[in-house]
Amino acid sequence: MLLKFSKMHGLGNDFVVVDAVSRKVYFNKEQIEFLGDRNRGIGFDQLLIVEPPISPEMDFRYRIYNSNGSEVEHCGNGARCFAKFVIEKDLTNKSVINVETKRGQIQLIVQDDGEVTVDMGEPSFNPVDLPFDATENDTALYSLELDGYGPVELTPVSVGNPHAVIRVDRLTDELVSGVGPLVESHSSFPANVNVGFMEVLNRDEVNLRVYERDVGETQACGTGTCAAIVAGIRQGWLNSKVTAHLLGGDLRIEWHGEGSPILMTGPATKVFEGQIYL
Ligand SMILES: N[C@H](CCC[C@H](N)C(=O)O)C(=O)O
Repeated sequence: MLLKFSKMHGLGNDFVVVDAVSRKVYFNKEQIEFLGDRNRGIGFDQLLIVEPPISPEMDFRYRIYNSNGSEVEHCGNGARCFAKFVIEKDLTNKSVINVETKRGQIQLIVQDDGEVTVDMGEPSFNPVDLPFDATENDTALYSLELDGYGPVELTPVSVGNPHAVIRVDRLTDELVSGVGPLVESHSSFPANVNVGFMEVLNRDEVNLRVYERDVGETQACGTGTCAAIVAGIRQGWLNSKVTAHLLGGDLRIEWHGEGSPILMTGPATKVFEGQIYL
């Protein structure tokens, strides 16, 4: 099969995007791993598949796979690239696009300046929703015992996909590459977890690095940024509109507390069109 695709990124978090509206496609785990292989395939953090919606009032369905072939619930940077893709491919002429994902419904708003705002839905701090096997009940900060590091305090947040947010005084490579994988695959997270390291600069700005589930550290993580900011707002560390500085650039997050959706705004970039035989 000759597969046509777009190679895109959101602040360096990179994707292969496939149109499964014009022509139905299905990939098995081995094919996804091959496509995601940066030496033998194309290479990506996630594969995004654009499909027709199941419910008629939605515009599209959007499926997301990590480079190890596992399907995941949500991808924030991917959602912005999705919006640019469906417009560029003339799959829609709307600038407000309603999309079904594995976690539920999201809304994409393409701004006049080309940036995309995503209504990411509401977060959940209930450990059951990640899932996270919490030892304490209903506390904002949980302590996890890590071999070689001792207890690490974290906030579990679900943005549809699971996140563990760790506030740090200073971001270092050793912290991200040392603690990241230990938390990502910790037995307290039965479905594993994305791990965000947040350095609060002031009430309106943070530095953030994310060690993503199944992928490792990425240049940026949209859902990870949403998780970190809402955790910081809930802890009283941050205001309701925050700029997050990631390795790949800045994302703007807005959240007005429990019961309200998270709004994420940032860029989406198309790098090239390609085709590959599968
Ligand atoms: N690695 C994540 C999925 C991709 C999230 C990230 N790329 C984003 O922009 O939100 C997970 O396993 O839940």
